[in-house]
Amino acid sequence: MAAIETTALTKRFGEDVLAVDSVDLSVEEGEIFGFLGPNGAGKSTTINVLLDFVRPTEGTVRVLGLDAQADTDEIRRRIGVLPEGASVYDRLTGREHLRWVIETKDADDDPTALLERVGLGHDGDRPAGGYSKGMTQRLGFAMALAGDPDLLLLDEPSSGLDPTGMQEMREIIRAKADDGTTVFFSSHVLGEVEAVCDRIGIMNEGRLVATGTPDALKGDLDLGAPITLEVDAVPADLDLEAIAGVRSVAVDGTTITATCVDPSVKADVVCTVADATAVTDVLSEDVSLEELFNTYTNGGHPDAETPSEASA
Ligand SMILES: Nc1ncnc2c1ncn2[C@@H]1O[C@H](COP(=O)(O)OP(=O)(O)OP(=O)(O)O)[C@@H](O)[C@H]1O
Repeated sequence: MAAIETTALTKRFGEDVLAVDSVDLSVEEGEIFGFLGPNGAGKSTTINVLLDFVRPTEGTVRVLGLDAQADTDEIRRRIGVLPEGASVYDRLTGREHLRWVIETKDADDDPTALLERVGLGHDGDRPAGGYSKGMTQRLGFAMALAGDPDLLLLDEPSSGLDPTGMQEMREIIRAKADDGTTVFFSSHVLGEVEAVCDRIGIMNEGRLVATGTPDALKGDLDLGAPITLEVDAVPADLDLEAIAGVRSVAVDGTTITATCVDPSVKADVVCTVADATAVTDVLSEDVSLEELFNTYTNGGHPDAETPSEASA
C-alpha cells in the first residue's frame, strides 16, 4: 500500500494562482521521499493538502490508505508533522510542549527520551520562547516524533539547523525509516536530500516534473561523466576526442576536462593522457544533484513538461 497517493491533485488560489497542477504522486510505505523544488513550486501546498489544512480544487488524496478529507482524525493520530516555520508557545517549556503532544496523541512516550533524542536534553525545562531557531526546530521535530507515527511529514526540516543538527536529524530519519516509518520531507538543501532519500520528486511551477532515485534521475538525464586532469603541459597532438566514448574535451591552461558517455571511459582518458605527459592530479566528478535540479527546474530537460519516473 502507498503511504501517500495523490491523483490529478490540483489546487488553485483564486483565479490567478495555480499552486499545484494535476500532481500524481505515490510514496511507498517505509520510503524516505524528498520533495524538492524552488520557492513557490507548490511543495507546502501539497503538504497542506495531505494534512487537510487546504482543500484541493480537484483530484483525490489518500494518506496511509485513508481519505485525506474524510478520515482526518485518524490520519492525524498516525502521522507526525513538522510544519514550515513551526512556532512555539513562548511560556511553555520544551517538555510541556511534548507532554501536550503525547497526551493529544494518547501516546506513552517519555518526554525526556524525546528531548535527548533531538539534542535538547539540557534545555527541556526552559521556556521555549527563549529557544534559538535551531532549538525551536529541534523541538518541532521531537513533537513530530511523538507517538511513533507511521508517517512523518516534514516541511523544510533542516531549516535553522547547524551542520551537526542536520546530521543528527538525518540519522533519526534513517533510523525511523529502518523501523518502517515512511518519511516525506520537503527541502531546498540538495545535499541533504541526496544523503538520506530513497527517492526524490522535483516540483516546478506546481507540476511534479520528475520522480525517481537520485542515481536513476541522473542516469535519465544523460549529462555525461566528466573527468578533469591537471598536467605539466598539454601535448599539441593530444586527441582525446578520438577515444570511443569521449563526448567533448575542454582545455584551460594545464587543465584538461573530458566528458565521457559513461564512467567506464574515464580510465582510457587517464591512460592516454598519462602516456603523453605527466599527470599531476585527477578529479573524477559525479553529476551533482544540483545540476540535476537545475536541469529540471530551468526547463533544460527535454521531458521537463511531462513527469518522468526513473527507477534504479
Ligand atoms: N494561501 C494562499 N493564498 C494564495 N496563494 C497561495 C497560498 N498559499 C500558497 N500560495 C501560492 O501558491 C504557490 C505555491 O506556494 P507553496 O508555498 O506551496 O510553494 P513552496 O514550494 O512550498 O515554496 P517555498 O519553498 O518558498 O516554501 C505560490 O505561488 C504561493 O504564492
